[in-house]
Amino acid sequence: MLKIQSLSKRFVAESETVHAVDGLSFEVHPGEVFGLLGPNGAGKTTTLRMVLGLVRPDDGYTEVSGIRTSVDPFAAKAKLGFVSASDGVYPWLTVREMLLYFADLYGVEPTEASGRLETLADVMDIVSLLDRRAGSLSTGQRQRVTLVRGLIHDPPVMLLDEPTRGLDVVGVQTIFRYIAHLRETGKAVVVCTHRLDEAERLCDQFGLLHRGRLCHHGTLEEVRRDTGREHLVEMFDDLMNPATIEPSA
Ligand SMILES: Nc1ncnc2c1ncn2[C@@H]1O[C@H](COP(=O)(O)OP(=O)(O)OP(=O)(O)O)[C@@H](O)[C@H]1O
Repeated sequence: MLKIQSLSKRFVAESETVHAVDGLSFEVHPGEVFGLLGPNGAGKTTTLRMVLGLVRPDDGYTEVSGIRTSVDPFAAKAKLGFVSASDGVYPWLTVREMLLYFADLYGVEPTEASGRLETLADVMDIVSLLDRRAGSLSTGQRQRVTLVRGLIHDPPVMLLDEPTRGLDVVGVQTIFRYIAHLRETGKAVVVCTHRLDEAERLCDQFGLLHRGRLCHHGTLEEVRRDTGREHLVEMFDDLMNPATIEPSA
C-alpha cells in the first residue's frame, strides 16, 4: 500500500515561493489504480519525486508498504516500480541482459529473475525481442521492455508518469493491458496523466490536483457528485476558470 500524508514541498525561484505540493494526503490500496491528475505545474512530478526519495518533503511523509521513504529510502525504493514516458534503455545490451541486470541491481536471485522474466515477457509480448540489442528496438517495442523492467523486482507499488505520452493507438492499448495486469496482480498503482479521457477508463480512484492541492478525491461517481460535473475535463475547467462555474439552482 502507498500512503501519502500531509505532504508539502515549496520551492523558491527568483525570490518567489511556489507551493508545488501543499498538504497532500491519499492512500492507494493493493489492486487499486489511482489517477493523480492535474494540469501543467499542478505538482504531480514533485509528488512522485518525494515518493521515490529524490526530493525531501518540507512537511508530511510518504510510506511504501509501511516503510517511510525519509527513514529508509533504499528499502522504500525496493518496494517501488517506476515507469515514465522518458525511460531509456541500454542500447548495447540485449533485452534479456538488460532486464536481468536490473533484477540483479534490485537483489533478485538469478533463478527467480529468470522465472519472472519469462512470465513478464509472455504478458507483455516481448519473447521474440529478448535476444535483440535494446538499441535496435522500435518505440513501441522499447516501451514494452521498459514496462517489464518496472516490474522485474515484483514491487507492490507502481508509479506510472505520463505512460501514454508519445504513443500510438497500439502503444496506448499496451498500457491499458499493462495496467489491467497490475490490477489483477494486486499492485497499488499511481498513474499521473494529462489524458483525462484515458484516466476515466483506467483508474478506480481519482485525485484532482491543482496548485499542489487535492481539490477533489474519490471514485468517479464520488467526484461527479462532489463537482456536479460528468467528465473530468469539465471538472478541471471549473478548477482553472472558477468564474465560469454556473451557480447551482
Ligand atoms: N526544482 C524546482 N525549482 C523550482 N520550482 C520547481 C522545481 N520543481 C518544480 N517546481 C515548480 O513546482 C510546481 C509543480 O511542478 P511539477 O513539475 O511537480 O508539476 P507537474 O504537475 O508535474 O507538471 P507537468 O504536468 O507540467 O509535468 C511548478 O510551478 C514548477 O515550476
